[in-house]
Amino acid sequence: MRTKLAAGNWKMNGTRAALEELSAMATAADKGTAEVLICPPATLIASAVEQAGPIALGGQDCHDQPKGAHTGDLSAKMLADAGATYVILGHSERRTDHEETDALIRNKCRAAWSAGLKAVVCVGETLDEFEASNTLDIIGGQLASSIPDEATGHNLVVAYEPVWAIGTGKVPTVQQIGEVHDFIRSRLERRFGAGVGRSVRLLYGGSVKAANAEEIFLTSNVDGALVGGASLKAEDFVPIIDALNKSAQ
Ligand SMILES: O=C(CO)COP(=O)(O)O
Repeated sequence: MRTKLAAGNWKMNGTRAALEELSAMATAADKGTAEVLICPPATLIASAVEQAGPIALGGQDCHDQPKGAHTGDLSAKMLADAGATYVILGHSERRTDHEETDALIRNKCRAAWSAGLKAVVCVGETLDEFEASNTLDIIGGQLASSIPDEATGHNLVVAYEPVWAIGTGKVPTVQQIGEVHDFIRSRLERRFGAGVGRSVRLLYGGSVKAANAEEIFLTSNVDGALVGGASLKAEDFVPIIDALNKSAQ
């Protein structure tokens, strides 16, 4: 059985005052079997460790090199040293804002694994690609090129985030979500073998909120969610954690 994962990506939101939200989230995380992960801005990771309790912490990106002259960047080891156990890689906002390529994301993945971090690799199609029915081709290409050969069920999580669903309130139908997650599962099984392919957790991300979480969590091959806006406040994120725990029963 794959452990369910409720992951929150705070993006560029939050100062130290936001850490108060973690206490209520930690109480919810304590109640069920699902793992809870919060990826706050990197500036907050070290100070979040205390309030986080059972909640795992993650970075939102890392450099592909272990150290060096890269002003403003953070290595995977620095994130781990601050208290992170996960890092999000290849988020569509990084792919767009920083022109990150699949090859760079693959190298970042290796860097994360060298530092002992688990990688949450994001894939997803744009609206144009979705409307042209190219979703599976795009996802297949991103999976093949962004994930290194050394993937295991322990070091890799894949998040399917349609770009057009992020922060828009638009969500694919559960049939569409199921189709893409089944496709990702089959590609992982084909490439890494059934053992690894079946043990990697697959998350859906894009406008997940309490109102739609339950049906998304009952969808084929969905092991949890990567949540943006609705992970910032405990009052929004706790019902999502609860829905995931319910789906695991
Ligand atoms: O990008 C996301 C998480 O990484 C999703 O963001 P929203 O939940 O705000 O749509």
